[in-house]
Amino acid sequence: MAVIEVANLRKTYGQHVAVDDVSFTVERGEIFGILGPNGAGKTTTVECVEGLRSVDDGHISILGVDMRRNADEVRDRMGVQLQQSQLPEKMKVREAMALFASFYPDPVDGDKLLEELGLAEKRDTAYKKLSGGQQQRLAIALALVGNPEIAFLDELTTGLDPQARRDTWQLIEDVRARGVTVVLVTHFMEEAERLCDRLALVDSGRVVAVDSPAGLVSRVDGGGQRLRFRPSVPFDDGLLTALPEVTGVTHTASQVVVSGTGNLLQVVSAALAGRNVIAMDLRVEQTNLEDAFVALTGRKLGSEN
Ligand SMILES: Nc1ncnc2c1ncn2[C@@H]1O[C@H](COP(=O)(O)OP(=O)(O)OP(=O)(O)O)[C@@H](O)[C@H]1O
Repeated sequence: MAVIEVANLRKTYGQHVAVDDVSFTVERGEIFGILGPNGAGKTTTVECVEGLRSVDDGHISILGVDMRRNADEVRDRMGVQLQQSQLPEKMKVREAMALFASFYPDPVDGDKLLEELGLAEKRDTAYKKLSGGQQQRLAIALALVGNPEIAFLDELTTGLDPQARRDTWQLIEDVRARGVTVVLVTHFMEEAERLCDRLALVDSGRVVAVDSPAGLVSRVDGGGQRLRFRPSVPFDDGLLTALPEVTGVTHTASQVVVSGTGNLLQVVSAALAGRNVIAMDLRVEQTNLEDAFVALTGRKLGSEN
């Protein structure tokens, strides 16, 4: 069952079209990602969906409620992550939790939640004294303290070190395990690939595709692998393109890149060996979301628009 339905959403800032005809649905219990480069319109999209921004056009419903008319009817059932700088620096963790709990009719036990998020010992610590990872965990706690059915998490792991990022991913999976639907905004391909059941790829205010990570990857060359190597001697591409497993052969300055599926490594190695070509510095790469994004938009996920 869809808990969020967005149809033909449009949002402009003056002359600038930040979100242009965006449509997607989010099913109950899934982690739904909104993935795109900086400035793609991800935050604007979720803030419109959350009812925090006015909308120029389109339809948004959450849990069956028309957000452009009756947003107040569902606010209690949504948890929205506060942007980092929005908490007063001197506010203590337990004070922030009590404040946020007071907004909701049926909050969860805040102390228990802090314990689950590994923040119990920080109850009396001021916000500004928390580490980046602890601030992010508090942001998750505040988004969940109201016992929401849907949690919106925006760029939750930006600025965290790799270990803190992985810990946060585990927390998000735990949130979903409680039955909460999660909408996750991110520009990290790896994060989306690891966490999301389905995701919308967003570029320049438009949704370019909505699918599971595997579904998006399979759109690129059948979702196969790539071999990258330096040949010891030149060879004719026909040697490899004749193989049924090979879908493409390209050359960079010193490297050959072979795309394909199935037992690519074995068949290519055998074909090269048959002509006494040694594949030096051989690397096997799996097609990933970055490749899907490049294939769909013609540019890299990491680049600014
Ligand atoms: N309040 C605003 N006034 C004017 N323009 C804005 C405003 N907020 C965002 N924009 C512009 O709208 C576009 C989309 O911004 P948005 O923050 O939604 O993108 P994003 O994908 O979330 O990017 P980021 O990952 O950098 O936050 C950008 O070009 C941005 O500069």
